[in-house]
Amino acid sequence: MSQQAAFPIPVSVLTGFLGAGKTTLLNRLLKDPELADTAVIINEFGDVAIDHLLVEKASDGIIELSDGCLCCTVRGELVDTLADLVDRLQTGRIQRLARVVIETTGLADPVPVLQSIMGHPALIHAFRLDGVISLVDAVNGSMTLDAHVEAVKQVAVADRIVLTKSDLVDDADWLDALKARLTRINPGAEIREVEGAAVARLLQCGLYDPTTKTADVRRWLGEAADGDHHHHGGDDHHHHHDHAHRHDARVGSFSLVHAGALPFSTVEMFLDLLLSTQGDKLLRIKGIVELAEDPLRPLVIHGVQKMLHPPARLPAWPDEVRGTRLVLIGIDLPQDYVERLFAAFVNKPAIDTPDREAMENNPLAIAGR
Ligand SMILES: Nc1nc2c(ncn2[C@@H]2O[C@H](COP(=O)(O)OP(=O)(O)OP(=O)(O)O)[C@@H](O)[C@H]2O)c(=O)[nH]1
Repeated sequence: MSQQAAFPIPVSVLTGFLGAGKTTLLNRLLKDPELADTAVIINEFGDVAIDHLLVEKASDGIIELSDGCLCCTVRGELVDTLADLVDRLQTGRIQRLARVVIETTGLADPVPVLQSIMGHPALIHAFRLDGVISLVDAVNGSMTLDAHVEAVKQVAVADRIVLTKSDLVDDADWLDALKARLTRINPGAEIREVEGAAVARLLQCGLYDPTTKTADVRRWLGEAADGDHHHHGGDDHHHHHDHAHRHDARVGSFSLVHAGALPFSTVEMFLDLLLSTQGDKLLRIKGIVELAEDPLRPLVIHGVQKMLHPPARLPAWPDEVRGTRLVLIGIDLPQDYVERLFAAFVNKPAIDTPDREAMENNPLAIAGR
């Protein structure tokens, strides 16, 4: 067993539509000494031109590069590849693995990829989803968003949006309009330009800041850019009457906030009901909870559709703000229903909350249904 195997290993998911510049970025990534001990998994179908990345080809599908990076192309199950990486670490065939970067195929809906990382029992303790980075082509991005709802989803689930090819755009208004549109789709994600940015920095967009080893909750929840998520996307956009942007209007983000501590059972029941009734429409949920049982160590909530990461705890509050803040990103997610559901749970003392079994067995008992 390698002493360097610090589980859970952070996983970054790199998405972006066809030609957005994913391979170009991966090429830079594999040359960056800061990103040694990174495994790159290219989750593509068909032929992928990664040969130019490769230094040394191994017989078993995973290619070990001279600087310690690993590279492989997955045509089958992504989870098998991830499980294989764990196995290699545990048997000492890989000495170190600091990070995994998964490039998703350009046409794909990234949500199933995220789910397969979070939802697989064998992987759940070995890996944690660190961040989703979505590349958007500054030249074609707007047209791609009009044409493909998958591209809108890729933007919506991102922790960070990286603009590529802005060097090819002279028109500052064009760039500003694209940025404004991306912000409407996903107000919480920071937008950066790929040009001139250090690749390692571009990847670092999860909860934990690897340099300080502390949690950057504000950035993670998108509060640095905009503290108020109410009514972004969705309704905001309706009055534009822009049919070309019809996909954008389905995607929206909002926050649920509660001051004061909540019993764990309340949080659990709320999340159970939220995921069972709205899981398909919930692209991501991220948040932090003040627990009545242990108010000094905030609970971290992180989920994709019906899947939640195993609950993690922070050792302390990162700043003076306490209470519960959940950020939800959804597609056709009924904000009003979710807000009422949340209110129904948090505004009652735990003792009064209905018996969970009774609520699950009786859909009529669910507020707003
Ligand atoms: N000028 C410019 N060209 C770029 C930039 N990023 C990528 N390109 C070019 O855009 C083309 C597509 O880039 P790739 O990196 O292959 O894109 P991809 O997202 O991997 O594409 P698929 O694998 O087809 O999904 C290539 O010709 C790149 O050289 C950029 O920031 N500026």
